[in-house]
Amino acid sequence: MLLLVPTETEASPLREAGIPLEIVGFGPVESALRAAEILSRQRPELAVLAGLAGAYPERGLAPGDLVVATEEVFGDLALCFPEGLRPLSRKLPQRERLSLRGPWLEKAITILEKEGQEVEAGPLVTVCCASRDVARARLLALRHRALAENMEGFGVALAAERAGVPLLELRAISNLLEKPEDPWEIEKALYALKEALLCLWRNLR
Ligand SMILES: O=C(O)c1cccc(C(=O)CC[C@H]2O[C@@H](n3cnc4c(=O)[nH]cnc43)[C@H](O)[C@@H]2O)c1
Repeated sequence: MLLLVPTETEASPLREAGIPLEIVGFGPVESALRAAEILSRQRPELAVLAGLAGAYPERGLAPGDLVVATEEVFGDLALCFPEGLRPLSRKLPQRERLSLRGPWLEKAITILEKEGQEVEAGPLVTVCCASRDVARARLLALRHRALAENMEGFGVALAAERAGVPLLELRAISNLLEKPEDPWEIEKALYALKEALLCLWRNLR
């Protein structure tokens, strides 16, 4: 198992746990490029992308809750109108959804639940432009039936697919996207993420 995290913020609580870890960088471009390089060089049996996420409204999620991706959707790969995003022409050679379903996902959910760690599985959206407009957050959530958004998942999932490495994506909710002034609860999210990753590291091998 090779752990991929966006930045040092996520990495530092995990270093002492001894889990093999690489920093892929922040945002969809740098993380995709670095993940492609790392995964094609190391070819681990399983890569786990771990980080923070903003929870979409009406999903019943709270800061510190855990989500695993059943798929990743590139939410900004769209036409941007004042009233919201619309899909690009179907004629374009685009891929905006990647499935992350498979035996590793099932195993991880079983392990976490057995250890008493609740986890919600569902689609996650990757954005370049983080939603600070509740209407946009609602639209993305509805359009993609998604639980939460982040800024690295889609590109890392594409890099993993190309390298032939299975990817599990686990995120802890750091903020809600229900009001523009919703606070960030980074410590709470990082603690939940660390506990879940330690549990996977002990059992998912
Ligand atoms: O300062 C800001 O307004 C701000 C806006 C967007 C993202 C950040 C981060 O520090 C992101 C850190 C990290 O966590 C993921 N993340 C967490 N919450 C969200 C979100 O609401 N929308 C998108 N990404 C989010 C993301 O994957 C980053 O790596 C600060």
